[in-house]
Amino acid sequence: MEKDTLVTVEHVAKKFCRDLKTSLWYGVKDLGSEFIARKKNDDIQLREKEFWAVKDINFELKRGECLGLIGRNGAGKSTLLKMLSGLIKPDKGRIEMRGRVGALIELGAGFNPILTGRENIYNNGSVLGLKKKEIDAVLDEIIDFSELEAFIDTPVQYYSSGMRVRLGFSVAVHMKPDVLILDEVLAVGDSGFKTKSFNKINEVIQDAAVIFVSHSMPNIATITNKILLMENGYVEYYGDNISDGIERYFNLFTGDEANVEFNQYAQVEDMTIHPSPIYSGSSTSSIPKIDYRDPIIVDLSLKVSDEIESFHVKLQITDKDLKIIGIYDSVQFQESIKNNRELHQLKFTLPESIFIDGEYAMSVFVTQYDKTISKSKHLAAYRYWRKFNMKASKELGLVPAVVYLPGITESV
Ligand SMILES: Nc1ncnc2c1ncn2[C@@H]1O[C@H](COP(=O)(O)OP(=O)(O)OP(=O)(O)O)[C@@H](O)[C@H]1O
Repeated sequence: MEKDTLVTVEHVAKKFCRDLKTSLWYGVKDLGSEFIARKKNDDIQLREKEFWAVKDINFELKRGECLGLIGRNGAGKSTLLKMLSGLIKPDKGRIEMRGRVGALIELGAGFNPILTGRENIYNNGSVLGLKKKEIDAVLDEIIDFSELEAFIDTPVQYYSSGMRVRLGFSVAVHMKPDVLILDEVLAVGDSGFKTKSFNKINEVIQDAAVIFVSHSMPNIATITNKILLMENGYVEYYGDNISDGIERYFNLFTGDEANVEFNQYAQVEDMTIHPSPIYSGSSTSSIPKIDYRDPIIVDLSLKVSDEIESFHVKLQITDKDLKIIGIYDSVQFQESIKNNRELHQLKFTLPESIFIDGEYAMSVFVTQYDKTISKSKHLAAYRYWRKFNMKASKELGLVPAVVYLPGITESV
């Protein structure tokens, strides 16, 4: 193993059985044969009703690197994480980890429910090999970061799931891990905590190797410098070309669209992006090309479930690396759209844009304004994915971080 390589994974595979009864029977048989003679793990074959949940995974991670582990539901990400953190044993291959491994892979995993938050911090610290003195030194920081001062002497069984994640995350990042394993942790908790955690991960990456599982491509694009894309247990892509990895992830969904989030209240039937016909005529390619002087026109057909009285639509433009660079929100320009019809046909016109040359993508969020908290909630949100190319003038300079786009919404 090279000096600063902290994680080496070679030909790792894990099989599961589709049927519980058969799985129990195989379990008993395996125990017996393990007792009599150790089978070489390369010889292991699938038996009836078994399948490879993870197959032939190879990667290496050095200090300072962050691997984004992505893939559709059921691709094998959690199984791989469980093997990396030692919760389950691979059937084939070899995993080598150097140094202290901090992991937050399951809600509340690693906590003893009858012990208090404070006692659990000491417990976890000693499992990670820290001396009492070392834990004393970071205790206040852990409590402070988790924002759980008032509850730190309450048994963890009375914590909400969000509180458990906050404590688990805070423990994992403050115990000076050499390897940090994180499963979708940022998806839980309020947005303030998410931002704080995200910044903390960025800080930890400087001195550790981080493995980060997420379905949020903007998060992946922001912090990772390597991607492992899994599909049906296999590696679909492994490398350091982040935008390529993300692109391949999106391509796993039918064509160029992906419905990924909260689709229970709204359904996008169709979305087309095109330049204004007045200026450019319609585009013949499947990826529309837009001149920077032209308005971007978006036609949207969507259905919103009856229980939603009114809604608004947010269009989010991301660049090739999935960083958000432009947002248009219909609520800034008009009242919420009344949900008084079965199919809404909406037209958005975003005037001349300030994007530089390149490929962009647009996501749609159908959003509801919640008066009780004076905030928009993505409870009716739906993400739809469409690419477009921007042809910009050479004189265009740098694009500001995120622009709030003006525009108009029409019901047609
Ligand atoms: N204990 C188990 N017994 C049998 N099958 C299992 C077991 N655990 C996971 N699987 C199966 O293994 C496959 C991989 O599951 P895994 O949870 O690793 O996917 P994932 O990529 O983490 O998915 P998600 O994004 O939904 O969390 C799935 O088909 C799943 O049903």
